Amino acid sequence: MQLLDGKKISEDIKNEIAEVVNKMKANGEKVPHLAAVIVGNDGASLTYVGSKVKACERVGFESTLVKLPSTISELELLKVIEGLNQDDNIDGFIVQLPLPKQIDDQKVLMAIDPSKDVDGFHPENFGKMALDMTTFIPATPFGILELLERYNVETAGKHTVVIGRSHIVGRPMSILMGRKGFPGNSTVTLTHSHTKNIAQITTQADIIITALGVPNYLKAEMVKDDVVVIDVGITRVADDTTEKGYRITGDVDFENVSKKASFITPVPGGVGPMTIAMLLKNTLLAREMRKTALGK
Ligand SMILES: Nc1nc(=O)c2c([nH]1)NC[C@@H]1CN(c3ccc(C(=O)N[C@@H](CCC(=O)O)C(=O)O)cc3)C=[N+]21
Repeated sequence: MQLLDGKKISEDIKNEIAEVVNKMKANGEKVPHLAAVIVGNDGASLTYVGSKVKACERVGFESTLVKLPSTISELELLKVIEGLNQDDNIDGFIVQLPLPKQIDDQKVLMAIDPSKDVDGFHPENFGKMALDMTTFIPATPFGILELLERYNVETAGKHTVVIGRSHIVGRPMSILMGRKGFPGNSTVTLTHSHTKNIAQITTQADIIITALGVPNYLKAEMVKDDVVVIDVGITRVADDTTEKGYRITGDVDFENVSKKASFITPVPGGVGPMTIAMLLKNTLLAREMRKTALGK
């Protein structure tokens, strides 16, 4: 069994990005600037956004955190987004999900200028992704592709089973694994809450990507020998024995599934850190595209 070490690979990627940024600085060029909008005080969301800001500092990007109260109206949030769209200093921004219930996610994502949509959630970018055009690939799926690529995991002709059809992970992942090229050329099955007899499908899988948020969902009996397992789940489980009072658990019964797997991602230290590294990569791409478009 080989661990797909997202922590290590994400560090490699951040070092590569930092090198590019150093060259930009040496040439007197503008460095990439990422903004993150967070609405409300959800603990996990604050942790992720905090990691994103820290990662920006680490690679030499500029970053701006826009903190808004959970009571904000949809119209006010749309105004903030318009401000970021118009701000020539900002190369890319994200609006952290989930949003409070008075706000329509789709309206918000549609309001983001596609050229600044480093999350890749705008329908224009999602469409480009599905049509193999150059665009921002959502950071979590992008991170999974990067892990498969850097560990040279064979995907062509393999049966990939994706569990979960979220717009952020499962749906794009199912498209990306079936695209031409590497990593891709896979035969994909997208499963979800209405799927019948899921174990019959997962035991046929060469590659399983779980994005459910249900701790210990994928058991050893549900996989075949030498399976490749990508665990996107991250659930906080209360644990008094830890300093923070909780620990992070994935969707996979790691202890038992890892005994059968050829490659497997740990949680934490797998897909999560890759997500952040790929957001930085998208922000670098956004800066390079803006430089071409604006001439500065
Ligand atoms: N617009 C938007 N874009 C996102 O990309 C987005 C989002 N909203 N909302 C929430 C999810 C979740 N997400 C994570 C990022 C990093 C870790 C991460 O680094 N996890 C660490 C553990 C972190 C911890 O201790 O909690 C690990 O797996 O090793 C996890 C989850 C991005 N998301």
